[in-house]
Amino acid sequence: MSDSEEEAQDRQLKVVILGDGASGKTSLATRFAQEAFGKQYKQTIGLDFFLKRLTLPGNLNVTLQVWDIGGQTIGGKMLDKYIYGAQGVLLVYDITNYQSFENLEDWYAAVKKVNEESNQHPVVGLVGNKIDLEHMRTVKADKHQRFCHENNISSYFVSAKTGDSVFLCFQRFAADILGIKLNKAEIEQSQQVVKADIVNYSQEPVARTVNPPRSSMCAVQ
Ligand SMILES: Nc1nc2c(ncn2[C@@H]2O[C@H](COP(=O)(O)OP(=O)(O)OP(=O)(O)O)[C@@H](O)[C@H]2O)c(=O)[nH]1
Repeated sequence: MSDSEEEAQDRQLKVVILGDGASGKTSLATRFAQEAFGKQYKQTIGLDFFLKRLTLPGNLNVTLQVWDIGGQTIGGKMLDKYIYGAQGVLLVYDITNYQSFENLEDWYAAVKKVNEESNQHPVVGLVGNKIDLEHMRTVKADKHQRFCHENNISSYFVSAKTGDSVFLCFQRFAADILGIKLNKAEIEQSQQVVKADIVNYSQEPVARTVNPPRSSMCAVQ
């Protein structure tokens, strides 16, 4: 076989997503792998798998094997086995749920325990999800940044609902694992346009005598 420059390289990476129940792990994986989102909460029992291919600079094809671990597995016997062999671990919390951020200490402790026992060192990232609910945020961004600095891990803010920064998060994370630096153009290309919901106020049961009528027009860029 020739060493043609066009010959693509293939890599497979195991990425494990951990965090409390309802923080949005399944939604994140589904948004990334299937470009879909479901509003209905369906608890993950055990775990789910997703596969997604992406191409990194240098014609590098990467298949991400995403392990979406159910939030109820914390403290269970199987968690160590799920984490074992991961090249990357994403710790996910919900920015509107302070407890989900605090509990990351426990999830991270489980990761460190497996690392010590197996002498492996996966790349770890912190993901603040649900940034579409910024107005309900209870975890300040500087708390998030402090966690990243103290543990020397990478930082992401995403919305699985709107898709905001989701692809970029996985792309940057895969690049991080492989020691590849993305340039500005590559990052910008991965930032999708976020679609906003158009709210039809005319269907809202508002007391017109108290509140002035509101416009149903909305500019979406
Ligand atoms: N507004 C908003 N809701 C979200 C977002 N991501 C997930 N949700 C909602 O949060 C709920 C929980 O999401 P899941 O993805 O099922 O959470 P999970 O972390 O996989 O939960 P477990 O399976 O119990 O571990 C669902 O109702 C989702 O629709 C987001 O970015 N924004």
